[in-house]
Amino acid sequence: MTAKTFAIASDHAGTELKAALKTLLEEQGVAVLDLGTNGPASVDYPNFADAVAAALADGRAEAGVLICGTGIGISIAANRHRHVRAALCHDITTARLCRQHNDANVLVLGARIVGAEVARDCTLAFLSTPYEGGRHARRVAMLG
Ligand SMILES: O=C(CO)[C@H](O)[C@H](O)COP(=O)(O)O
Repeated sequence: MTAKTFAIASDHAGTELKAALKTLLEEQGVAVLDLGTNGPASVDYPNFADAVAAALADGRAEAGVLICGTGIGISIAANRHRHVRAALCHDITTARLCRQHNDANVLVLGARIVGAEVARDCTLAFLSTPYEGGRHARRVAMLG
Protein backbone atom coordinates (compact mmCIF):
# COMPACT_ATOMS: atom_id res chain seq x y z
CA MET A 1 0.00 0.00 0.00
CA THR A 2 1.56 3.25 -1.13
CA ALA A 3 -1.19 5.60 0.06
CA LYS A 4 0.02 8.94 1.36
CA THR A 5 -3.34 9.82 2.91
CA PHE A 6 -5.79 7.54 4.66
CA ALA A 7 -9.39 8.58 5.28
CA ILE A 8 -10.65 7.14 8.57
CA ALA A 9 -14.16 7.04 9.99
CA SER A 10 -16.27 5.11 12.45
CA ASP A 11 -19.65 5.06 14.07
CA HIS A 12 -20.08 5.54 17.83
CA ALA A 13 -18.87 1.98 18.53
CA GLY A 14 -15.48 2.70 17.04
CA THR A 15 -14.38 6.13 18.20
CA GLU A 16 -11.81 4.90 20.71
CA LEU A 17 -10.25 2.48 18.24
CA LYS A 18 -10.34 5.13 15.52
CA ALA A 19 -8.34 7.51 17.69
CA ALA A 20 -5.74 4.82 18.41
CA LEU A 21 -5.38 3.86 14.76
CA LYS A 22 -5.19 7.48 13.68
CA THR A 23 -2.19 7.92 15.97
CA LEU A 24 -0.66 4.69 14.70
CA LEU A 25 -1.01 5.73 11.06
CA GLU A 26 0.48 9.14 11.77
CA GLU A 27 3.41 7.48 13.54
CA GLN A 28 3.95 5.51 10.31
CA GLY A 29 4.22 8.75 8.35
CA VAL A 30 0.75 8.58 6.82
CA ALA A 31 -1.49 11.64 6.67
CA VAL A 32 -4.94 10.96 8.15
CA LEU A 33 -8.20 12.58 7.13
CA ASP A 34 -10.55 12.03 10.08
CA LEU A 35 -14.15 12.03 8.89
CA GLY A 36 -15.72 11.33 12.30
CA THR A 37 -17.63 10.47 14.28
CA ASN A 38 -15.92 11.97 17.29
CA GLY A 39 -18.34 11.76 20.17
CA PRO A 40 -20.36 9.13 22.02
CA ALA A 41 -23.68 10.06 20.37
CA SER A 42 -25.30 7.27 18.40
CA VAL A 43 -24.86 7.72 14.65
CA ASP A 44 -25.62 5.74 11.49
CA TYR A 45 -22.66 3.85 10.03
CA PRO A 46 -23.69 4.13 6.33
CA ASN A 47 -23.02 7.87 6.46
CA PHE A 48 -19.42 7.25 7.50
CA ALA A 49 -18.84 4.60 4.85
CA ASP A 50 -20.18 7.09 2.30
CA ALA A 51 -17.83 9.79 3.61
CA VAL A 52 -14.75 7.61 3.14
CA ALA A 53 -15.96 6.48 -0.29
CA ALA A 54 -16.35 10.13 -1.30
CA ALA A 55 -12.83 10.96 -0.10
CA LEU A 56 -11.43 8.15 -2.25
CA ALA A 57 -13.50 9.23 -5.24
CA ASP A 58 -12.42 12.87 -5.17
CA GLY A 59 -8.76 12.18 -4.41
CA ARG A 60 -8.56 13.50 -0.84
CA ALA A 61 -7.32 10.05 0.19
CA GLU A 62 -5.95 6.96 -1.53
CA ALA A 63 -7.05 4.43 1.09
CA GLY A 64 -9.28 4.18 4.12
CA VAL A 65 -10.06 2.61 7.46
CA LEU A 66 -13.65 2.09 8.58
CA ILE A 67 -14.83 0.87 11.99
CA CYS A 68 -18.19 -0.03 13.46
CA GLY A 69 -19.16 -2.46 16.19
CA THR A 70 -18.82 -5.64 14.13
CA GLY A 71 -17.39 -4.13 10.97
CA ILE A 72 -20.17 -5.81 9.02
CA GLY A 73 -22.60 -2.97 8.43
CA ILE A 74 -19.98 -0.44 7.52
CA SER A 75 -18.29 -2.86 5.08
CA ILE A 76 -21.62 -3.63 3.40
CA ALA A 77 -22.22 0.10 3.02
CA ALA A 78 -18.72 0.83 1.74
CA ASN A 79 -18.84 -1.93 -0.87
CA ARG A 80 -21.95 -0.43 -2.43
CA HIS A 81 -19.53 2.05 -4.01
CA ARG A 82 -17.96 0.48 -7.10
CA HIS A 83 -14.56 2.08 -6.55
CA VAL A 84 -14.32 0.73 -3.00
CA ARG A 85 -12.89 -2.67 -2.15
CA ALA A 86 -13.49 -2.80 1.59
CA ALA A 87 -12.17 -5.82 3.48
CA LEU A 88 -13.45 -6.78 6.92
CA CYS A 89 -10.41 -8.22 8.67
CA HIS A 90 -10.10 -10.08 11.94
CA ASP A 91 -6.41 -10.95 12.00
CA ILE A 92 -3.06 -10.16 10.47
CA THR A 93 -3.49 -12.87 7.82
CA THR A 94 -6.72 -11.49 6.37
CA ALA A 95 -5.27 -7.98 6.49
CA ARG A 96 -2.22 -9.16 4.50
CA LEU A 97 -4.17 -11.24 2.00
CA CYS A 98 -6.78 -8.56 1.29
CA ARG A 99 -3.92 -6.43 0.02
CA GLN A 100 -2.01 -9.16 -1.83
CA HIS A 101 -4.99 -10.78 -3.56
CA ASN A 102 -7.85 -8.26 -3.52
CA ASP A 103 -6.06 -4.91 -3.73
CA ALA A 104 -8.38 -3.77 -0.93
CA ASN A 105 -8.39 -0.01 -0.57
CA VAL A 106 -10.35 0.13 2.69
CA LEU A 107 -9.55 -1.84 5.84
CA VAL A 108 -12.62 -2.54 7.97
CA LEU A 109 -12.48 -3.51 11.63
CA GLY A 110 -15.08 -4.44 14.22
CA ALA A 111 -14.32 -2.58 17.40
CA ARG A 112 -16.51 -4.90 19.46
CA ILE A 113 -14.95 -7.99 17.92
CA VAL A 114 -11.19 -7.53 17.73
CA GLY A 115 -8.96 -6.18 20.46
CA ALA A 116 -6.85 -3.07 20.10
CA GLU A 117 -3.63 -5.02 19.55
CA VAL A 118 -5.13 -7.16 16.80
CA ALA A 119 -6.54 -4.01 15.19
CA ARG A 120 -3.08 -2.44 15.28
CA ASP A 121 -1.53 -5.55 13.71
CA CYS A 122 -4.17 -5.54 10.98
CA THR A 123 -3.53 -1.87 10.24
CA LEU A 124 0.23 -2.32 10.02
CA ALA A 125 -0.15 -5.36 7.77
CA PHE A 126 -2.61 -3.53 5.54
CA LEU A 127 -0.27 -0.56 5.34
CA SER A 128 2.88 -2.50 4.56
CA THR A 129 1.60 -5.14 2.13
CA PRO A 130 1.65 -4.51 -1.62
CA TYR A 131 -0.86 -5.85 -4.13
CA GLU A 132 0.54 -8.84 -6.01
CA GLY A 133 -1.31 -8.31 -9.29
CA GLY A 134 -0.69 -11.17 -11.71
CA ARG A 135 -3.52 -13.71 -11.69
CA HIS A 136 -5.42 -11.54 -9.21
CA ALA A 137 -5.64 -8.57 -11.59
CA ARG A 138 -8.21 -10.28 -13.83
CA ARG A 139 -10.42 -11.05 -10.83
CA VAL A 140 -10.11 -7.61 -9.27
CA ALA A 141 -11.00 -6.05 -12.64
CA MET A 142 -14.20 -8.11 -12.60
CA LEU A 143 -15.25 -6.40 -9.36
CA GLY A 144 -15.30 -2.86 -10.73
O1 LIG B 1 -21.76 -3.00 14.23
C1 LIG B 1 -22.51 -2.18 13.75
C2 LIG B 1 -23.08 -2.35 12.39
O2 LIG B 1 -22.64 -3.52 11.76
C3 LIG B 1 -22.92 -1.01 14.56
O3 LIG B 1 -21.82 -0.46 15.19
C4 LIG B 1 -23.94 -1.47 15.58
O4 LIG B 1 -25.08 -2.04 14.93
C5 LIG B 1 -24.39 -0.32 16.48
O5 LIG B 1 -25.24 -0.84 17.48
P1 LIG B 1 -25.78 0.05 18.67
O6 LIG B 1 -26.69 1.10 18.04
O7 LIG B 1 -26.55 -0.95 19.53
O8 LIG B 1 -24.60 0.69 19.36
